Amino acid sequence: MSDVFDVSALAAALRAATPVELAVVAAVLGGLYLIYSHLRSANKYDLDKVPGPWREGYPVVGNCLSLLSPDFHRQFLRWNDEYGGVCRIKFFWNDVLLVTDPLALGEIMGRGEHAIDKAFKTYAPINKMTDPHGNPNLLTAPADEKWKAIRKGVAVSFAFQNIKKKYPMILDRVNRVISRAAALGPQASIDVDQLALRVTLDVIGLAGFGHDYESVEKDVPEYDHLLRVLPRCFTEVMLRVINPLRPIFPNWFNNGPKGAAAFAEFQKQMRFLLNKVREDGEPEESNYDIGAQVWRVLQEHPDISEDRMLSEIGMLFVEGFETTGHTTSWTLFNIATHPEAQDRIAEELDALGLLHKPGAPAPRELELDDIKRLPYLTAAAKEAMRMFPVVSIMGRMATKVTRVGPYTIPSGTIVGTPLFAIHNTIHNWEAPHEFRPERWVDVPVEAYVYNSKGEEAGGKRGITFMPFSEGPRNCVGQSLAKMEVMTLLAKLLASFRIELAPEMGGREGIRARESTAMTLQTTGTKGIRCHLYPRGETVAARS
Ligand code: HEM
Repeated sequence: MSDVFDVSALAAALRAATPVELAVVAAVLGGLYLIYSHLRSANKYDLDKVPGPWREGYPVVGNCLSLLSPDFHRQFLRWNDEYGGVCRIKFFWNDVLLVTDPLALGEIMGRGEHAIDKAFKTYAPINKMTDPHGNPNLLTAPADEKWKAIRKGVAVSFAFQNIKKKYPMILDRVNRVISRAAALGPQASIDVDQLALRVTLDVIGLAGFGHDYESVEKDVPEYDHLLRVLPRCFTEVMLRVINPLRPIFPNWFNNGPKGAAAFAEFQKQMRFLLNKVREDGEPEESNYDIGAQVWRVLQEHPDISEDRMLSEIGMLFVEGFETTGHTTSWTLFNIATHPEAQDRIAEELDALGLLHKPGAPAPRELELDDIKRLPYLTAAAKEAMRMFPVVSIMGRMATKVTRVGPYTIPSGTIVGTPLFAIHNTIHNWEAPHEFRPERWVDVPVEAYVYNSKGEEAGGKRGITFMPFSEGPRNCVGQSLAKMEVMTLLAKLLASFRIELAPEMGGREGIRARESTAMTLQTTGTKGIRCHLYPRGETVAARS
C-alpha cells in the first residue's frame, strides 16, 4: 500500500498532468477543505465527549496514516482496547465511531429506534466494481424499496429447503479437491486457502447460475479466470477506499489501469451471467436458484434496472467466494496449529463412522444431517470465526440525530462496527488471543449471534459475536456458507491429519501476513500452506 503514497511518483505525475487535470485536483482539494471547515462548525452533539485518537488526527487525512498497513483491522482493535466500546476516529475529514460495546451493538444492528442503516457513501468503491455506473446492491444499498424487493427474492434461494438441494454438488466438488490433494501426497505443501476458494467459486457459479467455473480441476487458472480476477478487484477496491483520486486518474497510480481493467473484466463476466438468465427465460416453477429469482425480480419490478441486477450478481460472487473460502482456511489453520483440538475432532468424526483409518474399510459418506451432529467441529469453526472474522469491518451511517451507547451523535456520522475488534477486544472476551473451541461447547450449535457478557449485561440484548452480522442486514447467504464450510472441514479432517507447513513460520508467520483486502486473509501469494497426511489408504480411493 505504501506504493500509493510514493512521493516521487506523485511528483512525476503532477509534472506530466495537463493544466485541466491540475485544475480538477485543485478543485477537489478545495472542495474537501470546504467540507472539512463546514463539518468543524456543525453541531456535534456529544461527539467531542467520545474518547479516541481523533484529537491527534491530522487535517484532511485525520487518523488515516495509522491505518496504512494491511492489518489495519488490528489498529481498530488497539483503539477499542485502549478507549473502550465506543471510540471516535477521523477517517479523512469524516467522524467515525468504532463500536464494540455489546449493548450499543444490539441497538445499532436491530430494528428499534436507535438502529442505523447502511448508507450509499460508506460502500461506494464496491459499487464501481460491480457495475460501471456504480449502482448499489444488497450489501451496499440502504434498506429502501428496491433493496427489500431484491432481498425478498434472493432470500428464497437461500431458504434451507432450497439450498439443501445443492448439497450433492458441494460434496462432489469437495471430494474432487480431496482426490487432487491426496494425489499430491503429504510431502507437498498445499495452500488450503486456494483449495477452499476453488470449491467456493465453483459452488456459487453452479448453485446460483448453473455455470461451471471448473476451478477445482485447474492447475494454474488463466489470467482472466475469476479465481484471479476477483482478488485483483478486491485489492483495487481497498486502494480506492484510501485514495479517492485513484479512480479519477488511474494512470497516476501504481497498477491503477490494471485495477480498472480487473473491474471491467469482472463486469463482463457478470454481464454474461445476466444475459444467461435472460436467455434461459422463465424458470420452472420448482426452480428457486439465484438466477431464477433474479429473473422473477426483474419481471415483477420493472423499476429495477438491469444495471442494478448486474451489481447484485457481482455482489453475490464477492460475498459468496472469498468469505466462505477464507473462513474455511482460517479454521484449518487454527486446527492445524492445535493438535489436541484436531484429535478431538477426529474422535467426533470417528464416532459417527466418518473417519478414514489405516487398515480399515472406507468410512461411510458424509450426509447433510451429519453436520449438526458435529458440535466440537462447529465450536472450532465458530472460534476461528471469532478470532478471524473474514468480514473484519462493516460501516453504517446515521441519517438522523441518534444515540450510540451513552452518546447522542449528529446525522452523517459514520458508525463502524469492526467485527475483528468486537470479536477480539479484551472488553468483550476473556483471553481473546487464545483459540479455545471450548467456549462454544455449551452454546447452542445453531447460535451465530452471541453475547459473551450475557449475565454482566443484566440479561439485556447485547452482541459480542456476529460473524454473519445481525438484524435486517445480516448475511442472506449464511445457509449456503455454513453448509460449504462444514462440508469442507468435515471431509478434509476425516481424510487428512493437517499440519501447518514449516515455511509458514508458525502462527507468528501467519500473523505477520494478516491483511484485510475487503476480506480478512493473508497477503502475498503463499496463502496458508499445509501438509496433508492421509489418515488411511482409503482416502485416495474413496474420494
Ligand atoms: C462464511 C462465509 C460468510 C460470511 C462470514 C459472511 C458474512 C457476512 C456479513 C458479516 C455480512 C454483513 C456485511 C456488512 O454489513 O457490511 C454479509 C452480508 C451479505 N452476505 Fe455474507 N457471508 C458469508 C457468505 C456468504 C455467501 C455464501 C453469500 C451468497 C452467495 C453471501 C451473501 C451476502 C449478501 C448478499 C449480503 C448482504 C445482505 C444485505 O445487506 O441484505 N454471504 N455477509
